[in-house]
Amino acid sequence: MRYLTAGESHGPQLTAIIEGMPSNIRLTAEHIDTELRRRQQGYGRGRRMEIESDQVRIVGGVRHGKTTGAPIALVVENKDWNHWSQIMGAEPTDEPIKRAVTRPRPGHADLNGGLKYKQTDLRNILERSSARETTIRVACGAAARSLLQLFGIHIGSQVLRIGEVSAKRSALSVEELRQVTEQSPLRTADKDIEEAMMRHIDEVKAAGDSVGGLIEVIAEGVPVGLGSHVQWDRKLDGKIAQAVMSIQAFKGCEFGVGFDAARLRGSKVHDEIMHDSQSGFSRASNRAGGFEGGMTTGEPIVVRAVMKPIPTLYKPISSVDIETKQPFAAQIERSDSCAVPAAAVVMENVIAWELACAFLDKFGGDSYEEIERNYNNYLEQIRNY
Ligand SMILES: Cc1cc2nc3c(=O)[nH]c(=O)nc-3n(C[C@H](O)[C@H](O)[C@H](O)COP(=O)(O)O)c2cc1C
Ligand SMILES: C=C(O[C@@H]1CC(C(=O)O)=C[C@@H](OP(=O)(O)O)[C@H]1O)C(=O)O
Repeated sequence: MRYLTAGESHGPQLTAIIEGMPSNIRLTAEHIDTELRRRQQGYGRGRRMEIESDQVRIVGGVRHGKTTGAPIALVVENKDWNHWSQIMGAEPTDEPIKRAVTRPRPGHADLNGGLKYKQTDLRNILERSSARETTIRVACGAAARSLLQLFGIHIGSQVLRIGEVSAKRSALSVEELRQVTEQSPLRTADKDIEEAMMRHIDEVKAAGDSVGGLIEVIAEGVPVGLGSHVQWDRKLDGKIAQAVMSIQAFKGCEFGVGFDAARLRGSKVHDEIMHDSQSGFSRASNRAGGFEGGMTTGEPIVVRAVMKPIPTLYKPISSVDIETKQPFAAQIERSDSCAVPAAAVVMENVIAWELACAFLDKFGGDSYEEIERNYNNYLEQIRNY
């Protein structure tokens, strides 16, 4: 399966085409909209989220709530377009560009993109580097989730840190985790720390600054053997890391004990193997976070990732105007002050996409029924191993 997206942050719409989704998978706009709504929530978001109320239009590949096997086309409209249609119009105009953006923000794609694409209006860079694009990626991830759910694969997340405030890691199941975190404005399962996290965001915002955090995503019900050890680009942990690192502002990711593996001894890092005639092979622990040799172990996948603080600051750090070449220090822009809870939903959905692709690589078929047969045969093979 693959997908491509197009569309600018303040353009008319975001668009995606998904190729390779099998037929007979139940897929509705309502299901996708649930994920879009989750992505829009969270404490610390800016005024843009008051303007948008994201809803998908499925304009290809689905009939009467089921996929047909044809490419799936998805559209999410930007409500903010109403305020930007003159500035962002696609048709040529003789009027000079009004309000060209010439002040690159440190930490955003503005300067590198302007230099690389030879753009003197940095809007031509920021419109596409903006995390508005994660809306349509979440829509694609939600479609992938429709497939995963049919095979009992479920994904949840929790926010473990906002700046200086860290939460206790909860060991709840994905279903329980989801119930608890959906009630939390920070998507944390640690109720004791929620208030402190919100206060921290308020303080940082009042100081004209921004803040990042740490997110954990868990996927349960993943069978053993997705991905492969035989070729570098078939290792599924590597593919998930790439997908996670492609989310705007994500700066690192780890599986299981992750970076702690650098200081721990082998006996505290590896997971002992057990066998039982009823349930077959299993592990005494899941320190590997669900991966060995680029393949799933059958244990839950546990991925954590770091989101850096938002680059657009109300009290900015120094930069240089690309037109005047003069330093400047004041740029007031509408912006999020913290988007970690929203990014947790993005992370869930980009991981869902990678899991669905790996699932189809292993059990591939053109229809749900064909995949189900392949999957059940494989489970039989594992039981008899
Ligand atoms: C959900 C989400 C919302 C974001 N909101 C903003 C924002 O309001 N202002 C901003 O400057 N950056 C925001 N970012 C981060 C930038 O898009 C990102 O830092 C930028 O594209 C540069 O990419 P890089 O940080 O990966 O290098 C957001 C990121 C995510 C995931
Ligand atoms: C629009 C979204 O996030 C945007 C991501 C973003 C950025 O620079 O990444 C900048 C802000 O956009 P604006 O400048 O229009 O306020 C955020 O609101 C969204 O998540 O849907």
